[in-house]
Amino acid sequence: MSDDEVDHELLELLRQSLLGSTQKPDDITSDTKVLRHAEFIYDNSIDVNIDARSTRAAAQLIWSQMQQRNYSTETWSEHELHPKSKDEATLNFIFVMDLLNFSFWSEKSEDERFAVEYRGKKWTGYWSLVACLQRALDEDIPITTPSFYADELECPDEKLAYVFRSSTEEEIPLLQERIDCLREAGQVLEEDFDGSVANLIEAAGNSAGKLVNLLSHHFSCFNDESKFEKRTVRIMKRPQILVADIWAAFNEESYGEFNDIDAITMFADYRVPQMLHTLGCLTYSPPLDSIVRAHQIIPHHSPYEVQLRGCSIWTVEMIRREIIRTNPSAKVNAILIDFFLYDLAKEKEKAGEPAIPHHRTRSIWY
Ligand SMILES: Nc1nc2c(c(CN[C@H]3C=C[C@H](O)[C@@H]3O)cn2[C@@H]2O[C@H](COP(=O)(O)O)[C@@H](O)[C@H]2O)c(=O)[nH]1
Repeated sequence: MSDDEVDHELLELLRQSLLGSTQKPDDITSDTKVLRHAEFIYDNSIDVNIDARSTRAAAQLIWSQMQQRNYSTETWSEHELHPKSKDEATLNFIFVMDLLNFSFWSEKSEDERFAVEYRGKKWTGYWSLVACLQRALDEDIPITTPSFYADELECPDEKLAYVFRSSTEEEIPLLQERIDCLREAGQVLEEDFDGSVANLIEAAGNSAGKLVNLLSHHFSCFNDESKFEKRTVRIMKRPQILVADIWAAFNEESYGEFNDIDAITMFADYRVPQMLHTLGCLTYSPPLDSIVRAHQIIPHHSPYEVQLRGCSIWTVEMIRREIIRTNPSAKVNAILIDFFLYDLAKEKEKAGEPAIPHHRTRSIWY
């Protein structure tokens, strides 16, 4: 970290200690701090390492495949279950989707794990969430309307349990936590943004960074940060993927028009780190490697977990810089690299290709 960034951080700490965190909305800047916190985590990691040679090779592989597949924001809407209309309904859909976009992993078998049958297919993982939301709308349950999911009378917990019902014996992981997220988000939208997600987007003034900071400031269930080596480190996975999904779904226009979209980093989930390990970019210390391979739970906020998340963010930044270095005119950012790595991970999983297991942390943050 450069000296002036250390000064910046110290000034920030001094300001916060004097003013407290009584941040006012107009204090909310567009600086998310995520990337430099990821670099800090990488610089202080002992259990996760980035292999420079593999990262350079991965950059070339990723870039050539992204070009072959013509990977762009358009790819987002091509997914069967993603909403296609470029309107407020899609904006409201994406907000609820990324409010709940976490922790689908299961130790059950493929046949017994939580799954959703919809449009004649069985959906698991992230797609099971998207299927639940689409199914609810088909059943005339307005699950993407803030005033609805804020209202425990009109939308009791039982109705939400019905929306997220499973076609197997295993229910959706963290159902109660998902209900709590919906209640908080609905109430905050009602109180601070007149019940409208569009007003929240408007308040960000076309700044992706400011929208991330508005989400982490107003909604505790979006405030994804941890402590590492006695410092607060902001990871902000769901706020950032929310911004990215809006940007992609609207093809950089309308609600998706942001003047600083490249400030968004990789989204520190449990699937992309696994893919980065498969590509040889990430390597784990022997203790961490055996914990991951044994499917042992890694607690949220633990040093192991923070290193996995922070180093994944920094690795994708290294991949992005390498693509730009070798292809100066490349139209690429961390979002498109991340989206590509997630989809590639799912393709490889479906093809039954061997891979280290993803790490097991159960939380609402990813
Ligand atoms: N970093 C990153 N994490 C992502 C996604 C997505 C889906 N994004 C779609 C939109 C555009 C892309 O093209 C994708 O089609 C889900 N996740 C996270 O993964 C986990 C679910 O894993 P599994 O249980 O195996 O489905 C869970 O933490 C979920 O939050 C992504 O793109 N990037």
